[in-house]
Amino acid sequence: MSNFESFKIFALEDNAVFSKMLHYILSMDDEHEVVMFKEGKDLLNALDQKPSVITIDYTLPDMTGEEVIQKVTSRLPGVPVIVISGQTDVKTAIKLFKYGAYDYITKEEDIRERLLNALNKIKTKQSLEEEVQHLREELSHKYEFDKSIIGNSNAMKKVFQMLHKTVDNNITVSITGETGTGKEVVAKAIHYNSTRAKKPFVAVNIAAIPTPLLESELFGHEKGAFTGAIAKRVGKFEEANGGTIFLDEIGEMDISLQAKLLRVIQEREVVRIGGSNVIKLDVRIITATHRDLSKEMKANRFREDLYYRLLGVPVYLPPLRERGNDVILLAKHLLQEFCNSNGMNAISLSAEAKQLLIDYHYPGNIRELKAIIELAAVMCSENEIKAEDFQFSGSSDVEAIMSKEMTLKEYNIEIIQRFMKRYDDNVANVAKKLDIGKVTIYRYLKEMETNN
Ligand SMILES: Nc1ncnc2c1ncn2[C@@H]1O[C@H](COP(=O)(O)OP(=O)(O)OP(=O)(O)O)[C@@H](O)[C@H]1O
Repeated sequence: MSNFESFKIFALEDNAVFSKMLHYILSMDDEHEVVMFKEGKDLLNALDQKPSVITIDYTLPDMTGEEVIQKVTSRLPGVPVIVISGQTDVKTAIKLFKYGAYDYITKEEDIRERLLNALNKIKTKQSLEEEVQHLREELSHKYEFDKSIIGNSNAMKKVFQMLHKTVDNNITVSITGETGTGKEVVAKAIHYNSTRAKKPFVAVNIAAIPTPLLESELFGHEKGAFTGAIAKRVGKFEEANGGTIFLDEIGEMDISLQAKLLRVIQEREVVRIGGSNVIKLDVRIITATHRDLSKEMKANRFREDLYYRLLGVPVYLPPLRERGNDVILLAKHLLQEFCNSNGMNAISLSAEAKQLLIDYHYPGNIRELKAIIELAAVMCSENEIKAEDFQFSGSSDVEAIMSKEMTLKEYNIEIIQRFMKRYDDNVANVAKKLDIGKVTIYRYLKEMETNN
């Protein structure tokens, strides 16, 4: 049962008449379970019953209001204490707030209204906190590695091995892979499986933000820092403090901003544009790019010092065409998700449909597979997707290979390489599909090795 369903109020009041009135006010709401106490020690002895809120009288026979507040807040931190007092002296109120009181209400005519108001605010805050907690738990389950990242191929097993190395520490992670291979999914999974899971995950797509705005987006600015800065802005690094920042498409960052980013990472602090306050940062950085950053570095488009700072644990996400039978696992998963979210009956895939999915080469990777599956789910009849329900926008795998000009031997090597990846390095399967002997495959593989 949540706190909100049984809202237990402990009220400490030694005056018999006032105690009766207080009990009446607090019990006006059926949701409230009210327990009255005459002495401070009785209330302290009952704290293990976990009240949702405590009201105390400032002047008590056996101890002072300060003493009770201190003892309650040290044993039950987070449980709000409302002080009800005959004194209207501001100094007393300030002192009690310092000791941890949540609110201070004087025994005046409008006490009923003020007390119920304070309780309502506490209930709203507590139910919001519960909701946030619940959503966070849901998110962390949603992003459990094997639930969010579907895949069982050898290529993906290597990815999972790397991911498990990133969760118990704060090391920077650099994710590479073609578009649509799941870089953002992986970044979120790392965050929600790490000790930072309860703190923010902030994603910034560098390619989507015009260069002149990017600096203020990342580091923030003070009001009046430049023309158009009409209000203070908290930057993404500050927003992510305590959690993780995901810098997507890092390879698109302008070289001049790269220097500023390097400084922020090295100093672990940020100063908003136009400001002087130094803000300490405790942020884990995950980057992603579809580019080969080492090549960008050699071409002087990416700073060498920043490259090495950001490298951390490199995670390479293989393209979908190299994930073997994962295509079918993913297709079934995406199909089920689509049917569930649209209230449709379960849909299956015919044998020919599965073969077509395996044969296609997915230039747009999983994002493209998702679009293909969703369209087929709408087009199909009798709850089964058949080959003719698919619409592939790119050319076939064979056409893609044939578009290059190579020698026959090079074609053979390319074909064998592709089939090995597609069938998860299973030589027997590849031999069967290509209708050649296993020895021929081993011979080509050996040749590839010596050429590399
Ligand atoms: N292994 C996976 N299991 C399940 N769904 C996945 C997986 N990988 C990617 N997806 C899904 O594929 C889509 C594309 O993934 P995502 O946006 O993470 O790719 P990306 O590599 O970041 O793409 P881009 O480079 O274009 O930003 C999303 O809908 C995501 O949920």
